[in-house]
Amino acid sequence: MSLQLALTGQVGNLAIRAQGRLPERGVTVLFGRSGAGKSTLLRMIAGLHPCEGAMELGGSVWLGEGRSLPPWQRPLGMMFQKPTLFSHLDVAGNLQYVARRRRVSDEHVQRVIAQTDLAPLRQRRVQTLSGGEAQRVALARALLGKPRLLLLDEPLSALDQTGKQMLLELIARCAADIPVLYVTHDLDELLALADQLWLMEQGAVVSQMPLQQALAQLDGPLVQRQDASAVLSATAGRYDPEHHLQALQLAEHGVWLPALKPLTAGDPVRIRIAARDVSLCLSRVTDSSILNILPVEVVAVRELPPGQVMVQLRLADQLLLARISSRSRQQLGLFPGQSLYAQIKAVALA
Ligand SMILES: Nc1ncnc2c1ncn2[C@@H]1O[C@H](COP(=O)(O)OP(=O)(O)OP(=O)(O)O)[C@@H](O)[C@H]1O
Repeated sequence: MSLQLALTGQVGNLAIRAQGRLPERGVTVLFGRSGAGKSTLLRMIAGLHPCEGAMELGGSVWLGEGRSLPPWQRPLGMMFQKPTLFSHLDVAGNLQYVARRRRVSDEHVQRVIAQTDLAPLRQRRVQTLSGGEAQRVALARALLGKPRLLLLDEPLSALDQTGKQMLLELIARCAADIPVLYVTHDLDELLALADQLWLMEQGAVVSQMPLQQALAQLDGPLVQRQDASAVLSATAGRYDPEHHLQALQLAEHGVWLPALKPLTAGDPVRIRIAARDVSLCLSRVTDSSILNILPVEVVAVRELPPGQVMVQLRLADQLLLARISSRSRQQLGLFPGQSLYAQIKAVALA
């Protein structure tokens, strides 16, 4: 079931415009600078900010035909930067309160508790929860209403790395069933989570495309950044417990990355490889410390003044990026179609 919308609105001096269709499932990241209007658009979709236009989900009209469905009748779940939980209730109490209002079965409540790994925290008072745990309660609360759409507004921005990682995995699992629209200006979150990218600039959604397509545009905003990265799909392979290294299979090639515990062999893994962590070599070097050496083909080269270039490389059917100096480009004599080797330090993939 996908959300279709064509909306206009106003916040302060900023005109908000968005038109598009969310995919039926998966994470669409609404990405843009601070102040671009992302939160306002999310609130417009939720019915919490006035707007005009049309919006429907799976044939049910939320806005248009002379009516606007009130927020509480829209089958969606929301999560914000900071969870708003009832501090006088424990975790179970917070969830039961919502379950009673939503008239959902106890069986459904238990399912959501299991889904969000909250069973051990049931009796905890909410003031004693870490930021990540509190956000898990907020996610569980959003899921209790059996939403057909999740709207998440920077839900990870106040969390530490461990809290972030757990929530990212939970959100990705939710997105296997329902569409998730996720607001952030954080590139790490975009690259970790997005299937689709909606780019917002000065109040307007200016482009909508799969993440991989956005990362393949050498003149696009994601590739122009200092922290430009490629995102590749791999499969977990064997674990080397002696050196705490995890092998991943990338097409027919192996890649090592540091890991404290093994991944389940065969599981899909998304890896981010920063362009600045990739170096290029005309022949396969055998006497260096670099663990990951991959045969690649140059697709395109783009100048990044002053003095640098971005090289787009094909690795089997995926794309990798390397940011190198213009002098290195000259020394290697790079040209499209050229075969060479990309070197990536394992520790850069931590
Ligand atoms: N109630 C309001 N009255 C006037 N201006 C507002 C109001 N709420 C937000 N704005 C302004 O509207 C613009 C868009 O705000 P919004 O919160 O939607 O942006 P955002 O892209 O989500 O930003 P951030 O990433 O920083 O959260 C900002 O310039 C903000 O200051």
